[in-house]
Amino acid sequence: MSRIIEINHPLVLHKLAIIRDKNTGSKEFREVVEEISTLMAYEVTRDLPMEEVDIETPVATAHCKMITGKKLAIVPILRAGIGMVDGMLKLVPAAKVGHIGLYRDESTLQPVEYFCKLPKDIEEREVIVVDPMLATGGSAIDAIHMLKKRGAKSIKFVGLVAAPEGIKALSEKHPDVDIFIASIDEKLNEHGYIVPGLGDAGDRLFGTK
Ligand SMILES: O=P(O)(O)OC[C@H]1O[C@H](OP(=O)(O)OP(=O)(O)O)[C@H](O)[C@@H]1O
Ligand SMILES: O=c1cc[nH]c(=O)[nH]1
Ligand SMILES: [Mg+2]
Repeated sequence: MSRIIEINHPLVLHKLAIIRDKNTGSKEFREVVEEISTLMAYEVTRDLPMEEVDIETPVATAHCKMITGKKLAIVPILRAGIGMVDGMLKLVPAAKVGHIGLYRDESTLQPVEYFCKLPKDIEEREVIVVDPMLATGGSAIDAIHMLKKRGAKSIKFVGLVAAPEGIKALSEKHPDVDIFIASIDEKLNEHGYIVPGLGDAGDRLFGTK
């Protein structure tokens, strides 16, 4: 079964409160989404494999651990996922970046695919799918399905705000995928928006509406 990891660190919660505020404009919204993504990357990379190495300090030999060089790929779900990429890359700058384009049809709430470009060796990479919002879960479920169809084997999902309905649907459809979320909110409303949520993440990031 998926592990559900809610990142309730004070720094994350504080920054999340800033982006929930309807008076926060696009510039600050983008900056703070990037900051939260860096903080979440710290938690998401906690189980990266390590190897023992001996390092010569100016004084003696230190028995150290370093990351084995496991290959990562960050895959944002367009558009809103793009807002999380740079923040993650700050901690894992060598990661490759793939893109999956999906939008949610406003009346059916079903995801519609329009783009997919992934690193060639995606099947060898640890894949981190990023999207600020997990509402019905349809977009994340579809994106992960597209990745698996193209060979990805090890996948994590990272989002900022989720509805319990989305967490349940995603973990049932992809029980092998761990879910990292800054906040699990109350519910979905009748339009499929997360309550209290933060509104439409894509529109708030890019100033469209
Ligand atoms: O869990 P779901 O019910 O599928 O909803 C979540 C999706 O909806 C939003 O994208 P949107 O369709 O607004 O596209 P955008 O990022 O281009 O604005 C959001 O960024 C997720 O991708
Ligand atoms: O609350 C929501 C739900 C889906 N997509 C968003 O951007 N916000
Ligand atoms: Mg949107």
